[in-house]
Amino acid sequence: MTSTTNRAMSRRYFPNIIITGTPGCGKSSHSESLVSHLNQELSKKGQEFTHLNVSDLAKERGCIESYDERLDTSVVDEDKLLDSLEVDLEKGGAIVDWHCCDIFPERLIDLVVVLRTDNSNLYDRLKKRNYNEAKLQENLDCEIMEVVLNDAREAYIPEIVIELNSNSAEEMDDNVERIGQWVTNWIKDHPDGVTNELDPELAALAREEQGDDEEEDEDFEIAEEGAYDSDDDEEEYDDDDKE
Ligand SMILES: Nc1ncnc2c1ncn2[C@@H]1O[C@H](COP(=O)(O)OP(=O)(O)OP(=O)(O)O)[C@@H](O)[C@H]1O
Repeated sequence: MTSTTNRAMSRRYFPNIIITGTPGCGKSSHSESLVSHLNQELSKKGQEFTHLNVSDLAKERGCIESYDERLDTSVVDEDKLLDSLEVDLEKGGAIVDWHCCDIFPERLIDLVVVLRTDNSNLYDRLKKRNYNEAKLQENLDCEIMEVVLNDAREAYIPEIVIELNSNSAEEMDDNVERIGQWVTNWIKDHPDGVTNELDPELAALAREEQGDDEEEDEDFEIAEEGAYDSDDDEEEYDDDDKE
């Protein structure tokens, strides 16, 4: 069987969920609690939900490309990271924990949860981590400007992006319960799983667009040739210019 055939048959039977938000909003706490809740409730046929802490995985898998001294943070090679994480996402049941959400292909993501925290709470949490002033301010600004929420809304269809408050332990418990219920419904609604491939209609559309682009390129070449032939016009212009 060719690898193309394998890919064409690739399906996931558990959904992939991104838990995102400004650093300190509670992504790791939510992800750990959610994975343990889901695995107690739903673990079956040897498949489990897995917490993918992307910052840790980027280091473990050699995907750090540089270091930002001012913000005291590592800069990730996103292409390399994505290549590595695609394998995990194709299995399904990934709870992806990262402050960036827009690098993952839509075809592999079923739900994006953006956690939101009031600035006074966030300030206290980040202060406890001894963040330097630049890093602290950058993160607080990011939360006020809703940077992560806007990135999520730009990258994914609105139906799969939800915003949840993460200010207290009670809110976290409610969120985990709510996401757990969503997962149960998703599994019921998708008894045959979902494809990891691009939707066939979208794939056909993409192929059509690619064909159009190639035709346009040809037209463009022809037009360019035409332009190249019209030396006279150029000279006329030059002459006019001189006058
Ligand atoms: N809903 C919440 N209520 C109260 N405390 C919380 C809540 N969520 C997180 N915390 C606390 O805030 C701190 C930061 O949480 P956590 O590490 O989960 O955030 P994070 O978003 O994963 O951060 P980072 O992006 O830096 O990894 C922890 O001390 C955690 O216990």
